[in-house]
Amino acid sequence: MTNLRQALYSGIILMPTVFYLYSTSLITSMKTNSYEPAFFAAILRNELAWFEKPQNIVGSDQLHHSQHQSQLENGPSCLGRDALPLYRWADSSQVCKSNAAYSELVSLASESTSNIKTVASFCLEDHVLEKAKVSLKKPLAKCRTQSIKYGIIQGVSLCLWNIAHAVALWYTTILVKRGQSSFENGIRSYQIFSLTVPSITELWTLIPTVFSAISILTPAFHTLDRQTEIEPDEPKQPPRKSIKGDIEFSNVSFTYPSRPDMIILDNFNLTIEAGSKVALVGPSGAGKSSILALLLRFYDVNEGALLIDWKNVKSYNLKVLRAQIGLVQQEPLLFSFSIRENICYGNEVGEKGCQLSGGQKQRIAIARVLLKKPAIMLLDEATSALDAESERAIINALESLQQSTTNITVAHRLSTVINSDTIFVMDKGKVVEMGTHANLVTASEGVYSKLYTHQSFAGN
Ligand SMILES: Nc1ncnc2c1ncn2[C@@H]1O[C@H](COP(=O)(O)OP(=O)(O)OP(=O)(O)O)[C@@H](O)[C@H]1O
Repeated sequence: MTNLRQALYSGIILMPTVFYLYSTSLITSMKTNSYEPAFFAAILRNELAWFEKPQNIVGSDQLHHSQHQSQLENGPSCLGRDALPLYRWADSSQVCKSNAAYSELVSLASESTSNIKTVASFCLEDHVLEKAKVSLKKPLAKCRTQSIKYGIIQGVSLCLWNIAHAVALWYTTILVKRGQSSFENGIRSYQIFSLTVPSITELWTLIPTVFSAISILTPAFHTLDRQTEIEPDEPKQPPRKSIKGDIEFSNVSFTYPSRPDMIILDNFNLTIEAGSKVALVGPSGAGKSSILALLLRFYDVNEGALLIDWKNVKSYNLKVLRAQIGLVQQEPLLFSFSIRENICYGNEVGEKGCQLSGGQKQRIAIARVLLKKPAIMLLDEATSALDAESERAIINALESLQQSTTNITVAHRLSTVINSDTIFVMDKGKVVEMGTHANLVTASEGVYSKLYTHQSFAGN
């Protein structure tokens, strides 16, 4: 009879304890779920508010004001920093949601913060928030139900846990009274029970966190484990070996790995002599920038060969090759340091420079590449943000400074390229015309001459 009673008491103590442990872990994961949508909404609303209510900038704190002002003026680049929690949230949201609503929210949030100037200029703040609200509806409703459910569970479990305490203490006193246990042992057992269970509970609550961490880290490890097909340090080569700058595309076919069905270059041939100044012109999507990407070996050709100094690019050590190629793009990325520091950074790239105009950034980017003294200079719409006079001055300077450099200029504005030794006119991944400006404009039915006439007409 005593054994039966002991078993009954043990059950009364153990069952609420197990229930307490179980409900605590459920409540922890529920809390993570319900905070995230609300957190997301708050951040998104905050990001959009900067643009919606510039009059909110108050106070005499100069630094504070200038930060706000710079954010208002420069949008995405500055917001890149301030929107960080949003992206962190986006990462952590991978944890527990296979839910489509979450991925919809993440892309909406990323797009609207990185394109915040566009959102603001079209007065789309309310529209974005409305979209976010609609996407949030499902997860929020789910969380609300969960909150109520787990609130009840938590209340019951805490109540039972306290009952278990009371029963354990009461039963201890009975055992001591009956002489079935000494006072010391009774207190010891009760202490062990009341101290170890909360400790186990603490550990238990870590389990959802551990699972979250695993879910976050798994895709990160997948990314880290990806193997590049282009090995940057192979083959080993003395780092200072310089190249002359002869270039040949021989029967090259190329598709981007992400769009293997779309042929960008098909049996493409092009020869550029070392030290010559050539230009690639033609309609959008003709493949001009893709050619520059292949020269820098951002991608490898699918068929044919790309030769530099009559050697396949694949035979060069990638770092050595890239060290001798200078690239200036249409929208250069700079650091938010001084102009001097930006230029001295040589071949490094940052994300700031947001206090400068597009033309100023381009000039710094050109100076930065010139310091590199490249054997091949790639200018991809590099002077598009400059006025005609500054552009001419820079092109003249480039031509006089870089006598021995192979220059490849991609430009839509034909005035940029009229002095080129050879102009290659591209269309749909092929060279359709080539020659000097003087030759090409005389072919009245030619693509180049039509483009030139159109631009001259538009300029008048
Ligand atoms: N990373 C990429 N992944 C998939 N397709 C791409 C990628 N970059 C460009 N393309 C596609 O390749 C084609 C050629 O693009 P490319 O940028 O080389 O043309 P472009 O002549 O330089 O055009 P633009 O003058 O407008 O800059 C386009 O149809 C474009 O959509």
